[in-house]
Amino acid sequence: MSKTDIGIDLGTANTVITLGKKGVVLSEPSAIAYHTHTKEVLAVGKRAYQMIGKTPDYIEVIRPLSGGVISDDRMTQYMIREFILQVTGHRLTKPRIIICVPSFITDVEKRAVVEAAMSAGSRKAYLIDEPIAALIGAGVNIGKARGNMVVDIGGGTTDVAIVSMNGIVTSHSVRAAGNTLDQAIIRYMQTKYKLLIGERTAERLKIEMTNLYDPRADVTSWVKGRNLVSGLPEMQEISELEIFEAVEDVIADIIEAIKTVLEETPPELVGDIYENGVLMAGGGAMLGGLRKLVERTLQVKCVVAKDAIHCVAKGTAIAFRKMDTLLDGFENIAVYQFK
Ligand SMILES: Nc1ncnc2c1ncn2[C@@H]1O[C@H](COP(=O)(O)OP(=O)(O)OP(=O)(O)O)[C@@H](O)[C@H]1O
Repeated sequence: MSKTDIGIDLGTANTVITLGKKGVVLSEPSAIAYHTHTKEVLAVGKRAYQMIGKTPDYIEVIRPLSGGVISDDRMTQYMIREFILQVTGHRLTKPRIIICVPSFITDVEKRAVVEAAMSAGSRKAYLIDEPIAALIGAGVNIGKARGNMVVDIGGGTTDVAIVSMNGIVTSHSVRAAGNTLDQAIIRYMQTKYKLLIGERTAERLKIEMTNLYDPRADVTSWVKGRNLVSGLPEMQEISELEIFEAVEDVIADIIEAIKTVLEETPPELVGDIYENGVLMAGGGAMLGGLRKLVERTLQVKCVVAKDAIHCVAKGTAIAFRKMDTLLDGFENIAVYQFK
């Protein structure tokens, strides 16, 4: 592994970068702000994210990925280049890059990711399946003939997969994830209180107020928004129980996706999952009470990965070491190579 090797978890909500043996060196929202007339980029990452919902007409903030895949090639390339520049300090490092991609993306979408990496000056780009990266990032040995299950709840998608002998055996992906939860909270506030709240407020409520296991009516928080009838600013008190009501359908879709994968998995491997438990990764894994809810609903042990939001990126860094083993022909880890 070289000190210029770069691992990238290019996510719908966040981009996380690792550099050589240093580990995670950048973790920023996948967002970009640009001038709508001149198309000039004004801010990337955290600075762009802070502008969401607060810009004048001539500035737009976009998220260049949607549902785990690139929706705006040019802006994604720009964003990756900027982030790499931030971590390396200069452009001409010609690093090797591993980027992780959701297990369901098409070859065309893979190519778009690789082109984004190449445009950042990479000398070789490799892609690794996200579930594989999440498991190795959490320190799981996936080389054995043994079933390992991972549920990666990101911003755009929830990816559920069973991995054995370094490869994906069964997988399923749904759009029910962090952003859908935020949108569900926005809709709930509109319907119940005629209160319009912004995306960032909804995300804060989700992070601070979600309790999926034993939500209470007497645990509350105040929310600011605009009353849709009067058009005036308003404060509203909202309880854990109400947040639970707002998000329960989305959570049901996530649990259904886990169930689907368990149903489609060969029985020997399912047996391993009941013994090993399910690893939960991604920012959504930290949703209050989710782990206990999954355990109660599916009667299977669950573990939330340490540093769940960086787990996939850490896996890409570890994959550089595994890749050398791959080249020796000892392992068959699912890394695709592009020159
Ligand atoms: N403590 C928390 N509790 C609940 N949700 C959280 C928490 N912290 C972050 N999140 C949510 O996690 C999501 C981002 O997770 P992550 O960075 O793993 O996604 P991503 O990799 O960008 O997305 P994807 O994998 O879908 O492309 C956001 O929706 C964010 O609101």
